[in-house]
Amino acid sequence: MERIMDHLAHERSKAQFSVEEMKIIWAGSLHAFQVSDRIARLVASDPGFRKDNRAVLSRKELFKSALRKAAYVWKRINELALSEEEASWLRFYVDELAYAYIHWGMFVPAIKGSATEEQQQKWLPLANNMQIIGTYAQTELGHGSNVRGLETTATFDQETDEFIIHSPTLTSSKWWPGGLGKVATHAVVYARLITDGQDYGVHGFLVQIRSLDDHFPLPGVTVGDIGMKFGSGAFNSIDNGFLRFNHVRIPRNQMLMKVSRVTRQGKYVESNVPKQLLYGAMVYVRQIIVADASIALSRAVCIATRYSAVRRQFGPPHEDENGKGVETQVIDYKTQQSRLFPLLASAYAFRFVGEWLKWLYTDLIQKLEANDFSTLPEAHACTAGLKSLTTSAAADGIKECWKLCGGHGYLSSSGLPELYAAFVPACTYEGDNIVLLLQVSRFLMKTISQLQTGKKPIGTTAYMAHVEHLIQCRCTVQKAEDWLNPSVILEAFEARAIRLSVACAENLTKFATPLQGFSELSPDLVEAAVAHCQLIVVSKFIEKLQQNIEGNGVKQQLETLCNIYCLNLIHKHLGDFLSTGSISPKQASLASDQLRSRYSKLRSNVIALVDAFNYTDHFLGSVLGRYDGNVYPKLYEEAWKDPLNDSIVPDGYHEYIQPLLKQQLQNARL
Ligand SMILES: CC/C=C\C/C=C\C/C=C\C/C=C\C=C\C(=O)SCCNC(=O)CCNC(=O)[C@H](O)C(C)(C)COP(=O)(O)OP(=O)(O)OC[C@H]1O[C@@H](n2cnc3c(N)ncnc32)[C@H](O)[C@@H]1OP(=O)(O)O
Ligand SMILES: Cc1cc2nc3c(=O)[nH]c(=O)nc-3n(C[C@H](O)[C@H](O)[C@H](O)COP(=O)(O)OP(=O)(O)OC[C@H]3O[C@@H](n4cnc5c(N)ncnc54)[C@H](O)[C@@H]3O)c2cc1C
Repeated sequence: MERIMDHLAHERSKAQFSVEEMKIIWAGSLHAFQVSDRIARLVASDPGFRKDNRAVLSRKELFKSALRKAAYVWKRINELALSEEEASWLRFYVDELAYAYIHWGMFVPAIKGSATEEQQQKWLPLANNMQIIGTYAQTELGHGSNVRGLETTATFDQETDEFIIHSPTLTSSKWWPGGLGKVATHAVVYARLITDGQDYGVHGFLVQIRSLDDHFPLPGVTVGDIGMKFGSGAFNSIDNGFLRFNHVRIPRNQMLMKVSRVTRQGKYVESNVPKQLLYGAMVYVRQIIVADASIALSRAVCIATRYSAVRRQFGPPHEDENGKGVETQVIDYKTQQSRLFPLLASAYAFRFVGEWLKWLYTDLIQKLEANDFSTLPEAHACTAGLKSLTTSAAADGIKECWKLCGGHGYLSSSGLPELYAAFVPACTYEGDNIVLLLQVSRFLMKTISQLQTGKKPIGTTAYMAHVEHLIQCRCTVQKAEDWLNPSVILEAFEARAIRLSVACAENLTKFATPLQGFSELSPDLVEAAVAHCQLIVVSKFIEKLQQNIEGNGVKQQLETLCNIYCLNLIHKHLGDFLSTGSISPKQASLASDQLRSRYSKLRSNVIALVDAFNYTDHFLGSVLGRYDGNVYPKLYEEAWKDPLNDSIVPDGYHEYIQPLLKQQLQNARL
């Protein structure tokens, strides 16, 4: 037991940088670090937030436990008079999916984004005080991705000054909204607006669905839970629901009217803001999900890294720091490093791009408030593309981390199966990842076509202004060290991205219609979008390194992580880089040499780099990822806690095992 604890202490002593300073870089600022650290400890020390029994709870118990915790969170927020920032950290560290995620994450933002000032004044205080609980009811049984295809109708009745909300078909049933099945009292419902016999497409409406007195569904409302989802624990603590309307009436002023409105006379009036603002809540949440991806991936990486330093298999016996013969730590296998270290680098890369995306979103909101809509298309493309890129990589990365932990990774007590099950739907919700990449490629094709008209590309597409240079340039790498030059890396990624996009744009002209071309070339368009999004992540990591980074050795570690992130992408997408001529086969081989050397450089720092995430054992929820590395005794202890071990002879022995054994005995006697 002692020896395992020694392993991590020894690992920590090898770090070549200040972990405390890195914690601040990871958190984003000293203030963010201090607040999140304080709230993380508060949650970890409160038995009311215990979560280690989640995997063995039945669906009903799990759901009730999530309700209890959500109510307790609200109680603590009020008792401690927490600020909005502290409250959101508290919800985050409690780490239990419940209706509150959708209420705060989507219902409230949808009202803020799509309701008029007057409507906000009426509804936000109720929502902010949790006097009403809301959900975001967009997706239907028949349509999720194709929002324009939604079927629920909201027909204006001029006589009564009301909208009639109706589900005309089975496929128009709302399906999936979180918190809807059993909890929400209200919903922002997306429905086709019909007035004067004309269909004006999908708009948002605020609809009460349950009584505030007895919680029964209101007349005309049919609502329930859609059933168990993948994995134990995970998303089963939340009531994703279905919802059907049978001519439910709501007052006209419950249409969210910032983007357009219907007058008392039933006239449809558009405002001066773009209709895409109706989708504003999705832009907001996608930006949050990018930050979420770095957190989910970093949790898994923290577990796999600590465990890989504790776990020993094979190898010529080494002498440990006490002079005793020991086997090889699995983290010292080059294959383990080549699977794990790029994930560690990705966690940092996603953290920084998430930070930048948050800035982009804040900037967008300020511009929108000043009636400047010019950056909306780019913000949509960036949030959609980065949501797709980071969630796909994080979901794959979590799965890889579980395999990196061998058999023990498959145990619930490793924390990895539940983390995977809880995170993998992020590849689907808030937009299927492929559908979102196709949005990015549409934006890229538009940007390329505008180059010919002399329009200067801005922001993340600014590199496209140098199209002629990037199409012709040759990578200058001659030796492995040249790959450490950020401008060399950047140019290789820019060349690959623009060459893939330009090839798509040229190929599109060969089809009879753009629609046909888009459909036929969609796999290529997706690759071009991925290349563009990876370039954004790479460039934001490089920009981060150009900032004033304080702390002993911190910048050097980040440089190594950035090198690993970029060189590993080159290695994984070599086909793209070679086929576009962005680098040569010889340069590819030098990139691999440099990547190997970066792994060796990082090795002694990896435990400290995951410590810098500052995750408590409570939040990690993993026996394998414990801070003290005391894995084996705790695994044994956890095994004893399984309900099957409550009795020595299992339930069912007398009915099913004993008769069998006895029968065999009789047969043998015969
Ligand atoms: C609560 C969360 C907090 C933290 C997360 C933590 C835990 C998570 C817990 C639970 C999960 C939470 C909630 C999940 C919620 C949901 O899933 S809600 C449902 C989300 N649904 C989608 O994302 C649907 C995806 N589909 C679409 O976005 C669109 O319909 C489409 C694919 C864009 C449609 O394409 P279409 O070709 O039909 O385009 P149009 O509708 O005609 O659009 C025209 C132009 O508008 C541009 N556009 C599209 N979307 C946006 C946008 N959001 N913002 C700005 N602009 C947009 C589009 O590009 C077109 O532009 P053009 O090319 O210039 O014409
Ligand atoms: C856990 C979870 C929580 C959710 N919470 C909510 C919520 O709170 N509120 C809400 O309204 N919704 C919610 N959703 C629904 C979610 O937003 C949708 O499931 C998502 O947008 C994907 O839509 P879909 O299910 O229609 O997938 P589909 O579009 O049917 O996707 C099926 C397949 O078709 C492919 N595909 C679809 N269109 C195209 C295309 N044009 N080109 C190429 N390929 C295509 C996709 O890539 C995918 O492989 C949730 C979903 C999940 C899983």
